[in-house]
Amino acid sequence: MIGLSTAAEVRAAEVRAAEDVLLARTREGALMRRAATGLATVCLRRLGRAHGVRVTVLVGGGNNGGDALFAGAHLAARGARVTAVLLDPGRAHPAGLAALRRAGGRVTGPEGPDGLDRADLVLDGIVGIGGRGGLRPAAAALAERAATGPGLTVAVDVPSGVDADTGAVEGAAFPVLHTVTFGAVKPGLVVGDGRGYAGTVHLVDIGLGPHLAPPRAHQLTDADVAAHLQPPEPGDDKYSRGVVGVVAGSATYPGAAVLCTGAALRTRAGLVRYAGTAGDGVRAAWPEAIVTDGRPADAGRVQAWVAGPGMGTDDDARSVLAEVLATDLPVVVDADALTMAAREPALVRGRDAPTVLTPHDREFERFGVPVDADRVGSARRLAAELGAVVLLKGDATVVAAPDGTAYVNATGTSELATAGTGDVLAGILGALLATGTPAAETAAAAAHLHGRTGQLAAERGPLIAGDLVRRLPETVGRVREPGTGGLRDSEA
Ligand SMILES: NC(=O)C1=CN([C@@H]2O[C@H](COP(=O)(O)OP(=O)(O)OC[C@H]3O[C@@H](n4cnc5c(N)ncnc54)[C@H](O)[C@@H]3O)[C@@H](O)[C@H]2O)[C@@H](O)CC1
Ligand SMILES: [K+]
Repeated sequence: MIGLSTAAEVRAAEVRAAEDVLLARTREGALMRRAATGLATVCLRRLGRAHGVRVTVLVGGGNNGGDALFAGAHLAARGARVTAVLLDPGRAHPAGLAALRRAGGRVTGPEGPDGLDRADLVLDGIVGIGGRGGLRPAAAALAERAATGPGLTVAVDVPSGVDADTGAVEGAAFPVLHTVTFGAVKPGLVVGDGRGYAGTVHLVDIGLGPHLAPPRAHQLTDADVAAHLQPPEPGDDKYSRGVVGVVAGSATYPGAAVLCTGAALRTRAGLVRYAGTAGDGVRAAWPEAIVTDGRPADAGRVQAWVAGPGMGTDDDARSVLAEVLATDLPVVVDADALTMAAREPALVRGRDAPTVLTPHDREFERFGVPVDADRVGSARRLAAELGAVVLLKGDATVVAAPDGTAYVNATGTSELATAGTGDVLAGILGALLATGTPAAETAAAAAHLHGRTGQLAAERGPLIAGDLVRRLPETVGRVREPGTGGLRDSEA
């Protein structure tokens, strides 16, 4: 599990690490030196060489600029032609500046160098976790020139202009190909608009680990998700592996029921029971499922329900949903069930058993307040208000529990933006919940597996939802293979 730490949490850890300095366990300036060395190492690995490489370092007036200057000094010492552009010359990090000069680097004022758009590498050390709002005009102009040039762009800690905590981008920001972040991954690098600005995220360990508070937000790795996908053991039978109940689809629209039931079957369910008016379609597609044309109570015993995809929102649908929500079982509330729950939140609010709501932005808004630029915060608010787990779909799907624990999914792909993929996610989620694991982490595991399946299916070209169902067993197999990571192309 990868912890996502806010700027305040990182700063608090830095203070505790500084106390270590006083106790002489860590040398003063060690954190910045470790950060700069890690940053230079990632750059060198990407460039493949240093000698003669043209490097421009954009330097703000804080420690982020300090990191960039020390990294520039490393590169200059290895023969790179480094120019530092000081956006706030009076406040540039003195020791960093001295190191750069000693290593043979050049320094210019904020007007910038002539060759910015010809640089092989541009380091964005304008602002890091101390940044507020969009970039000021001078920095914004330089960032724009650098971003349009052919060179490699690397953000120091955080792409400047991106809110490290939320991923919100409130004005100009610097979109980069790589972000080298220090001590802990910040949420804003992996969620919301910030995700698109950060490119590939590399985590450099600077020794903050022992000082960091336990994070409230996480990213799951394949290894974490594998724990939810263990193969059956010798003593297992179809009941002990989890029995999922599905209420979805209708006689006119059986597709949602077929996809949802198929996804549950293909994920890991010992048994899937279907109750509803799309029974003929489900029987034809999945002879393995047990189908009733009656109500949920007629389906037999289940361990978790999935309610909503294609079920409609009329009085009959409402009474079926109410019946499922009145049980003491985990329930996934998806699609049409979300519309009904938004009309009547009391259906969800009073439950003791876990409820997982799976809205996209428009469905979320029906609960009263739209999703804002802080997607994790938005999901946390609704989760707390309803006492339910909220899985907010997006490029990077967010899961929040009522106590504020959150997860950001690392495996999303835009290929999943096609009809029926949500029905598949609901089925996967039902199958995993039926084993009784904690709801929020289970929802995050479902989003992870769904995304991985999308990535796998998209390798062969544009995907449709049925491809996900077909590729699920193979994805489960791959996720169970050890040694697979969570961050996009992480070098953590
Ligand atoms: N906290 C830590 O543990 C460590 C921090 N380090 C570095 O230090 C950084 C934090 O340093 P600081 O606290 O000095 O803060 P920053 O360097 O992130 O930013 C502060 C400076 O940016 C200016 N600024 C704020 N918003 C701006 C905007 N929108 N446009 C232009 N300028 C803006 C401020 O006026 C101030 O001069 C981290 O991101 C990281 O790079 C590292 O050296 C390693 C250790
Ligand atoms: K930066």
